[in-house]
Amino acid sequence: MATPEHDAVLPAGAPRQDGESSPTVVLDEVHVRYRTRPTGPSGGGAAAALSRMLRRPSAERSSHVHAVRGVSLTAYRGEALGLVGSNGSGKSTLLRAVAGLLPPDSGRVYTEGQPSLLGVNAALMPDLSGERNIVLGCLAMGMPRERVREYYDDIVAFSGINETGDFTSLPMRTYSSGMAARLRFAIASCANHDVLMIDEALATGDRSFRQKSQERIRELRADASTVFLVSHSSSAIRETCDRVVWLDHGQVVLDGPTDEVLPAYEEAAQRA
Ligand SMILES: Nc1ncnc2c1ncn2[C@@H]1O[C@H](COP(=O)(O)OP(=O)(O)OP(=O)(O)O)[C@@H](O)[C@H]1O
Repeated sequence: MATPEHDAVLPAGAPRQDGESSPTVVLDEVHVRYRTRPTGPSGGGAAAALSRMLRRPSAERSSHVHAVRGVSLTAYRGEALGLVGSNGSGKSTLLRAVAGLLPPDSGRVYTEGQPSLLGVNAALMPDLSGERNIVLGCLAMGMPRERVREYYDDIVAFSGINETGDFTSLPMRTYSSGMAARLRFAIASCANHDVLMIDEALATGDRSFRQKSQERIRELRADASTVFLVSHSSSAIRETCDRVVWLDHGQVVLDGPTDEVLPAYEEAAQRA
C-alpha cells in the first residue's frame, strides 16, 4: 500500500505534457476515510447514564466512512474541471484532500504550489468588517501586504458589496449569504493561483455575479491556473468547465469532455 502523503510539488516522474499544459494536480489511487464515533446523550444526566447502560458494546467502537475510494486523475494548467455527483459522492472530500486539509489514508496527492480552496464555508470572520476580512483573507492566502493594498479596491468593486451602502465597514454577519459568497469569491480569485478550487461557492450569487465570476475563471485559466468547480448546477458546469469528473460512492464513474460526461450523468440522475 502506498504511503499516505500530500506532496507540495510534482515529482520528476509525474506525467508531463509539452509546453503550457503541464500537470498541476496528480492524484494516484487516493483513498480518504472519516473516522466517526456513534453519538448519544453525553454528560452526567439521567438520559446519558441510561444511554450508556443500554448501549451495546459494539456501538462503542468507532467506525469510518470511506468517502473517496481509489481516485486517480491528472489536472493540467489552463484546465477547468467540474466535479459532479449525487449528495455524499465524495466531491468536497476530494477537494479537501487536494487542498491538503485531509490527508489521504492511502495513495498520493501531488500539487503544484499551494491549492486554494474556496468553499461556501470559507473561513471569513463574521464579527469582523468586510474590510478586515479582505485584508486577513489575502494575508492568509500568502499575499504580501503591499499587494493587498494594491488589490483592495478591485476586490471591493468585483464583489459589489458596496453597491447599496458602505458594507465594507460593517461586520460580515450583517451581509446576506449572497453578499458573503461574492466577497469570498472576490478575495479568493483576485490573485493568480496555480490551483483554485471552488466548492459550490458560485451557487449563492445572482445571475449577473455568476456571469462575472465565470469571466474571472476564464481569466484565471488564461493565466494558466487550474480551476476545480464542484456544483450541482449543470449550467454552471457547462458554462465553466471543459472537462468533467463524475463521482459516485467515492469512485470515478466517468472522466472526459463536458459534452460527453455531463449528459451521461444527467441521464443517470434522472433515472435514479
Ligand atoms: N466530517 C465528516 N465526518 C464523517 N463523514 C463525513 C464527513 N464529511 C463528509 N462525510 C461523509 O463522506 C461522504 C462524502 O461526503 P462529501 O461531503 O465529500 O460528498 P459531496 O459529494 O461533496 O456531497 P454534497 O453534494 O452533498 O455536498 C458522505 O458519506 C458524508 O456523509
